[in-house]
Amino acid sequence: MPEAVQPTESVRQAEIEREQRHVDKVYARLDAVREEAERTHREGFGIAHARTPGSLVERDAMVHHAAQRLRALDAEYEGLVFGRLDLVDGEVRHVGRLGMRDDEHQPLVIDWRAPGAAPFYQATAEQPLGVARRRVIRSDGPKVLDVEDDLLDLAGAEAAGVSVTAVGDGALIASLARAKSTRMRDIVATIQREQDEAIRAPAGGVTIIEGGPGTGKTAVALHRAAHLLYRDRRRFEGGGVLLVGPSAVFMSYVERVLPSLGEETVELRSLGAVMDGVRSQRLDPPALAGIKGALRMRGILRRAVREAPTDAPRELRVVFGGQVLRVRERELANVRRHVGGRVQRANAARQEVRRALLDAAWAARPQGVSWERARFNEDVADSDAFVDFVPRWWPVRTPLDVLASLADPKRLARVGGRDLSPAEVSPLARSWSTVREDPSVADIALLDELRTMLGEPPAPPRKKDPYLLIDGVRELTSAADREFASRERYVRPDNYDGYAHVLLDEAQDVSPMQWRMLGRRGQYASWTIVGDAAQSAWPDLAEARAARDDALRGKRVRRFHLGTNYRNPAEIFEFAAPVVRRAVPDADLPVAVRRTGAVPEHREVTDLVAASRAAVDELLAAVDGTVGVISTAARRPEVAGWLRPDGRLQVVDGMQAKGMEYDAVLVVAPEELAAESAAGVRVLYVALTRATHRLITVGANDSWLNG
Ligand SMILES: Nc1ncnc2c1ncn2[C@@H]1O[C@H](COP(=O)(O)OP(=O)(O)OP(=O)(O)O)[C@@H](O)[C@H]1O
Repeated sequence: MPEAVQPTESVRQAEIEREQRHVDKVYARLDAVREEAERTHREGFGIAHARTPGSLVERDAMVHHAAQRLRALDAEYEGLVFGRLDLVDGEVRHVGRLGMRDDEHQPLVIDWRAPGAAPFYQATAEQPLGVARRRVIRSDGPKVLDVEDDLLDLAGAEAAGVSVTAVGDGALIASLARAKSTRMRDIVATIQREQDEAIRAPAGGVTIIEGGPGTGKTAVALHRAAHLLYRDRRRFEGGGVLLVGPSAVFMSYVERVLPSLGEETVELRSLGAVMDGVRSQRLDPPALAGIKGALRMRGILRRAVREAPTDAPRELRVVFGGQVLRVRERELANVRRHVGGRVQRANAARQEVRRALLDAAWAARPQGVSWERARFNEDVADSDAFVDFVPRWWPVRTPLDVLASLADPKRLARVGGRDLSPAEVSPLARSWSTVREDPSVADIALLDELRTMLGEPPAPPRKKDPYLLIDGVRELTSAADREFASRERYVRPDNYDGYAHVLLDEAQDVSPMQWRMLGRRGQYASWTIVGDAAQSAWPDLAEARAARDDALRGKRVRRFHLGTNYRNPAEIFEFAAPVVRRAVPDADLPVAVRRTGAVPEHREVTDLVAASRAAVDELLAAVDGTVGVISTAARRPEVAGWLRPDGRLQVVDGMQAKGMEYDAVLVVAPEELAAESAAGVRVLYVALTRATHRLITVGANDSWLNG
């Protein structure tokens, strides 16, 4: 970077005041725009007095748009202007969370997603892209606190009359060093070039973003969603954007960092909530999750659908022409096999079933009778015995009915066939004995697979109309109702499969069966897929990759790589990296950019309880923000009992730690995490890379550290 002159304090103050004057103008304009939106909101309600159907529709549209505008303005209030570009031709651009113009339509601030803001993220000293100086403005609400400059083109700056006095020592490092809070940090002002390229990549096809821990993959994924909506709102809002990832992490980013991704534009779901009507956050133990996620489950489920329901009648008995006709168990099994082999969706097979049963009953007629077949069909099909038999023998089943039927180990062993070893049958059957009340995250993908095999059950009764009828006019009771009703237009059908974009975080942990569930929803979509194979908890990476390729159905793939770790200080990452390198020699290891001087410490102890308590006290005293305590899933409840989790102190297991970030981390018994499953070392690596400032590990030995 070109040499900049060190500023004096008065120069810094003068620059802050200069920015304050501009920021004041922007907030004054924001107030005026807000006022305008509020007026529209009020007037929208006024239109209702006319009480014609047309006026009600117009009112809803006005109320909806005004409310949306107000929400966007309120959401982006904090740090509205965060950057400034001085171009070599003398032009000045302020960059912010939304675009705003003054009364004369001159830009006061441009949206960070607009093409004009791209140089703010992409310009470097080697390629200044016409930028003399880039400035990051740090504020608290409308008050400017500080500015940080990068001088990118000294000669250009001199030519443009820009002061060559650069204030501060670089916005990124300043931002990372400041990070001490319970919140995810806001990166919009310090997005780096490699991240920006992934954020702004074209929308079509599949964009795969890979990078090691802390490289900003989640942050980039969310900013990419915001960018897509900005560039082509109509397409992405219309079709919808589905964002899948660990919901706790997403929620904290979205609520605090990217409020403009309101829930009405983007659907945020965790893997346990992708299917409508059921949801789960409970993870199975790794071995069980491994079986439930594997592709061999498909065959098992298909056979389970074809099995007779547990309480199906064993004989069909009908009367015709004074004769009792019996279709016995074995013939019924043949009918079931025959129909099961022909129909795609079991719940839609009633016609086929009726026909096949009539054929079987006809075949059971005594020899020598000369009945008319058409008459036989009509009479038997209308008989009480037949009408009663069909829905009991071939009932409409829900995915939960079928999965719960596999809680019977004998039935499971039968449908499992060669796809399940005898040792796998009983833990699986046991886990499904409570599936109706408490399905696991892995079960959700199985239920979704069953949903497609069974077909949708008959539609439930229509939703209650949110309007009330007042004087014959559909009316609402409160402003909140009105807003709710106007939002209803954006509600998509259950298990919607027409998303315009699917964005998937922590993709390395998606099982093959989960890829199938996601693939069904994204068949017409473009995709963004974010992950790091070295952090995968999935045992068979090759099968998962093949399932991913299947879900993407040959779409064109574009790849981006992020190589800088912004979360961990170098001391922490240097401690964690060798652990994973032994298990995954080609792990994608990023470079950590920050040093704090605090070296992580492993304590070999015999009294785990006392050592954990002491370490937690130390960490709580050392940092202002959150402390995460990470152990195996089996040990987590016990560890929570030793400590007193509260807002600042969280106790999680290795899988729950995915994507999370804490100021300080204590890993309890890392040797147990490493041994917990086939992918244990990779999960331990996740645990060791969650801290922004301090890391301590306590355990019985250091086998995991020294291989
Ligand atoms: N350009 C940036 N400027 C400032 N902070 C950044 C930047 N990029 C990332 N960060 C911060 O680094 C941390 C890690 O980011 P994020 O959680 O998105 O990484 P990740 O790659 O998803 O991590 P992991 O794979 O370990 O879960 C976050 O606190 C984020 O705000």
